[in-house]
Amino acid sequence: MESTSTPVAQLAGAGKRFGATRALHGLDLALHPGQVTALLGANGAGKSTAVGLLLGLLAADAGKVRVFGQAPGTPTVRRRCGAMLQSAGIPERLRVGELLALVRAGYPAPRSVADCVALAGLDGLLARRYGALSGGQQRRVQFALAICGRPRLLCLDEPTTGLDIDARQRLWTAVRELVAEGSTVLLTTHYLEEAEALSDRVAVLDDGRLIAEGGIDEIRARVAVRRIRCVCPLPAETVAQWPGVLEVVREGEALRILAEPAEPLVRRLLERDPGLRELEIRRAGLADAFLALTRPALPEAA
Ligand SMILES: Nc1ncnc2c1ncn2[C@@H]1O[C@H](COP(=O)(O)OP(=O)(O)OP(=O)(O)O)[C@@H](O)[C@H]1O
Repeated sequence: MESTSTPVAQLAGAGKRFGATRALHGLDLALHPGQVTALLGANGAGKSTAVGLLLGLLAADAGKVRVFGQAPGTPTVRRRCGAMLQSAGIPERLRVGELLALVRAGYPAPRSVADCVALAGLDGLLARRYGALSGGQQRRVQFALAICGRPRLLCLDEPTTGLDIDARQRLWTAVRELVAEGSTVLLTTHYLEEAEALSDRVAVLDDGRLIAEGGIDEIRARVAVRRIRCVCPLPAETVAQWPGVLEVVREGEALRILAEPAEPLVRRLLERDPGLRELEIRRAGLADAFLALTRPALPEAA
């Protein structure tokens, strides 16, 4: 979904250095109202730095950062933002109910405690001390604190790391509800199925640079990686040596191959094995596309 609306938040040519490390190089990124944008990238690619700039926790040393048309991090802007960060810095001695009360008090029209409990899955946890909770329970509390102020902009930095399957699904449902209410979400994640399930747009960072940005289908379409399956007796080790082949797995009679692009490989397979059967070629998923975008260039396929 391309958006022509005024962005809720925008990084324009944003740069950030930490000493000799250039964490971000001239990043352009716009978050549009009511959309979920997934910011993807390997460890150290610059995702949390981008989130830090948007929240005003870090100052850009090049370019411009605007949130609701203003400088980030001012009290007015903060009252419209919620965030779940990797390092939470939450006082461990406080009880969950006390934490919620404190954070809700900072917002003009906070969500009810009952709503927060339901959305974040905090049943039975309000009277517990934060420091005594399990890692997954603490993540759920962090999510509740991020959403309790009905933020118009919600930044979720790897929100489901450490959550069990049930809690992850619940968080996805909650994010969808918030978006339906009109929130704009920036999500960083290493789980590409999460980006696929939740986001409208994807931005891929590599070493501090934006290397791809667009709707999920656009990103998938941008890479020529294909998943190929066929019944064929050729040894997987032989096929693995061919140009353009990224991965080969034998499954009984079948070979499962990841290749970019597919056509030269299929021609070669048919030349070597005219009896090849049950040929299937599927387009890449987001995970395949992400790997193709971020890996070093391959030799040209023959
Ligand atoms: N406070 C800091 N001091 C020094 N270097 C930093 C600091 N914060 C980030 N960096 C460096 O900036 C680069 C980008 O880091 P960032 O945390 O933004 O990456 P990331 O994409 O969020 O990674 P991850 O997936 O591991 O969370 C890395 O090289 C990191 O080491």
